[in-house]
Amino acid sequence: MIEVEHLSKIYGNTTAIEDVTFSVKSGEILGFLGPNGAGKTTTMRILSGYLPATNGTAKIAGVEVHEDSMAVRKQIGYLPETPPLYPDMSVEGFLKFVAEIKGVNRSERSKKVNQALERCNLTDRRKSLIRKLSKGYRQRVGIAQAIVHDPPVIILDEPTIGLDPKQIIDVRNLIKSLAGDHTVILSTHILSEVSMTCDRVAIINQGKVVKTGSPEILAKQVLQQTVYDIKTSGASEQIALALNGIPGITDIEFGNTDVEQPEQINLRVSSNIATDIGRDLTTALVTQGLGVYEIRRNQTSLEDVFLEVTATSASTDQSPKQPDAMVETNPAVLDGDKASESSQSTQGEMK
Ligand SMILES: Nc1ncnc2c1ncn2[C@@H]1O[C@H](COP(=O)(O)OP(=O)(O)OP(=O)(O)O)[C@@H](O)[C@H]1O
Repeated sequence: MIEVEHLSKIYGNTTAIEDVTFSVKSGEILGFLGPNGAGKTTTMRILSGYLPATNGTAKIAGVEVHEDSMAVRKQIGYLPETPPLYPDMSVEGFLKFVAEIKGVNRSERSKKVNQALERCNLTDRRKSLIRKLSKGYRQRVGIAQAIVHDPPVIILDEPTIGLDPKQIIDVRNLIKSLAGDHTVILSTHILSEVSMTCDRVAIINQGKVVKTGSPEILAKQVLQQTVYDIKTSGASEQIALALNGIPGITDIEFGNTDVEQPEQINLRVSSNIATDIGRDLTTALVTQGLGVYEIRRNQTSLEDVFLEVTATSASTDQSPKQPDAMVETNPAVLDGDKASESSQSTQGEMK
């Protein structure tokens, strides 16, 4: 549905994006993830027909955006970072106006506006003036104006920026509900947003797409290592003997013993295979007569992938356009939502 090939945009001396290539299948939600200044807005604006590319092509439903940008704009709904709302219009009046501009027939307009109001949970605010709405409601109006003409493609630039946690959940659910009937691209710098909302992710850094794939597959590809934290018992030689022969183990590390539970040995086992060896580890220890008090598999999260690919692309880029960008933006990118997901219990057999 969306095909972007070798897209570049140069503003004066700044290369905002370079050789960006990706595609989005019909009905899919693609997350365009990158730190501030990575080139997300530039790509979204080119795709929406509001900015010409310097090089490369962007096609929506087979039509090259800049060959017929007016036709393409009817095929897409676009939510820019700052939605262009008219504060003195009512929600309904504004949506009718947008529907008219987008070429919705007069006879269809009320129906389409009602559908957009309903989908965005705005029906009870239809008569409210936009200037009297909260930020969350305005964002919903922004999304409603993007979908009012029922376009097959929806492009959302940082759709949850500035919203409170409850509003973020509402907007993410709304976006998820658009999948299937619509093809959606959303740009974000929030890692958890893509894993919660998107089928696929394209990671952009310093103007280049450095990785694409499903959040889970990306995690597996980039860090092909699984780490298990185990609380066991016994002498270190006995433990090493028990684990000897389990395929994939690359490292066994003994940690400090807990003062309160000196009989428990903390162990970290690394494996270079994607399959879960938690059961093998437990069985091997128990078979040797050793206790297994706890076993946890530390899963690779999207944060790990993001840090890995952006660090690699930054270190291999000989002429970084924004040398300080990652230093400044990493803490913001490392949104706390995922921290609790980075480790997950697998099996916990007790002896
Ligand atoms: N009109 C412009 N003129 C000159 N440089 C620009 C212009 N717009 C963007 N840039 C530069 O292009 C690069 C990419 O900017 P862009 O806004 O696309 O990134 P972004 O990923 O959307 O960032 P953010 O999340 O901060 O909005 C940045 O270096 C930016 O300073």
